[in-house]
Order: sequence, then C-alpha cells, then structure tokens
Amino acid sequence: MTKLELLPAVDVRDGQAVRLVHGESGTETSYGSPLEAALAWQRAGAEWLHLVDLDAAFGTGDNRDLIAEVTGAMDIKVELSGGIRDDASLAAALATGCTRVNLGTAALESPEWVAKVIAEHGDRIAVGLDVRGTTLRGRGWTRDGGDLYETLARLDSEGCARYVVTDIAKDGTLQGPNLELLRDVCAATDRPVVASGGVSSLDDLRAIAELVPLGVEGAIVGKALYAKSFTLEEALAAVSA
Ligand SMILES: O=C(O)c1ccccc1NCC(=O)[C@H](O)[C@H](O)COP(=O)(O)O
Repeated sequence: MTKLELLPAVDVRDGQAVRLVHGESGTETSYGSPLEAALAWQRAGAEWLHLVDLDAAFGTGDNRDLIAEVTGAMDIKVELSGGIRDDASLAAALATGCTRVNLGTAALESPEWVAKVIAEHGDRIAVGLDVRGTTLRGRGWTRDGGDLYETLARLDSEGCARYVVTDIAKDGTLQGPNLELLRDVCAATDRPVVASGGVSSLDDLRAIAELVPLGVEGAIVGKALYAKSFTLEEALAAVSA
C-alpha cells in the first residue's frame, strides 16, 4: 500500500513560526525562527515542508524574503501557501524553487486566473479547500467563498492536480482530523487529497493513513509537533508501518 506523506507545517507571522487556533488572527502562539523549525523537520526525516505566509494570507504584509530563504535552505520538497493570488505573487512563490504552491482565495475570487495557471503549471498548483461545514472560506479564512462541492467540480473540470482540505473548525485545536469530510471529498474527486487541520496523535495519523486507498495522499501536521504530542520521527514511523 502507498504510504501517507507527512508535511510538517511552518506557519509564518511577522517573521516568526506560529500556530493559530481555527486559523484566526490574534490567536498566535510563537515558536521562534521559521528557518530553525524547518531545518529541524528536515533533520528529523521529513520529505515535505508545508510553509505558510500568514501575513500574505491575512493581507497584513508578507514574509516573502524569509519564505524564499527557508525554501532555498531546504533539500526536501516544499509546498507554499498563503496569499498567492495573482501573477506577481505566483511568480515569486514559484521562483523560490518550491515543489508546488497552494492557492486558496484565488480559487474562490479569480476562477479564470486559476484555470489559466492550472493549465500553465499543472502539478505545481494545488488548491486549498478550507471549509466550515461545506462552505469554503477565503481571505485568510475570514470570508465565505461558496460551496465546497460546486467549486471542487469546477476545479476538477479545469484539471486541478490535487486539493489540500482543511476543516477550519479543527485547525490548530488538536481535536483530531475530520475524517468524514476527507472521505466525502475523496468520493467527489479522483484527484489526490492532502488532509490538514486537527491532527493530535499518532492514532489520528494512522486513521488518515487508512484513507490512502480512497485518495488521501498526505497529511499536514502543525500544532501536534510544536506541542510535542509526538515527534516527527514517531509520526513517520507510524505511517510507514
Ligand atoms: O494555508 C493558509 O493559506 C492559511 C491561511 C489562513 C490561516 C491558516 C492557514 N493555514 C494553516 C495551515 O496550513 C496549518 O499549518 C495546518 O492546517 C496545520 O494545522 P494543525 O495541524 O491543526 O496545527
């Protein structure tokens, strides 16, 4: 069976690695240098890094230079997220040498541009489906952006390569992933799905790994690693068994 990929997260706000609760601005807990955090995950055996520019996502500036520095320092694959919404921000993100970018707001507000960049960049573009219930949220998860399944059908028809699916109610809460949502999304698309939000334990990762045959390809892990609920080495061992 194909193993579940793990993507440890480094979310950057005002130059610091942070974790938020429900992705809400103002709920930050700081964990120091993003570069140190990313290097630590790489040393621990990560094959992927999920790197988020929260300021760009919230529209409170950006950490573009730092994101480029961290990405450039990695020997592993990097998924970049946060505030990639137009030609300039996409070009800057892709120029870091990242493996792929994750578009969120743009998929809701600029569907024609997203269809164009999917056609141009193929597998280097993923779309983040960030939901409360089945309603998508954009602009740093602060604004409603339409129905999950209607948007998924549109993006599928445009050739979107994969989706990063986040239940915002779970994100940063250590309450466990929304397995039902992941199953439902996998039933609605044949594209790979990366699960995000809420992982709290090795059992949560094993439960997500059971969804690999349905189409779940990877899992992003943030808070649980920073809170030392388990180590990345333990997580990698748990999903490779
Ligand atoms: O990814 C974004 O663009 C984003 C925008 C606004 C708020 C949060 C955002 N991402 C958060 C993440 O990707 C988290 O790192 C990830 O969901 C991990 O969650 P958890 O394991 O629950 O800490």
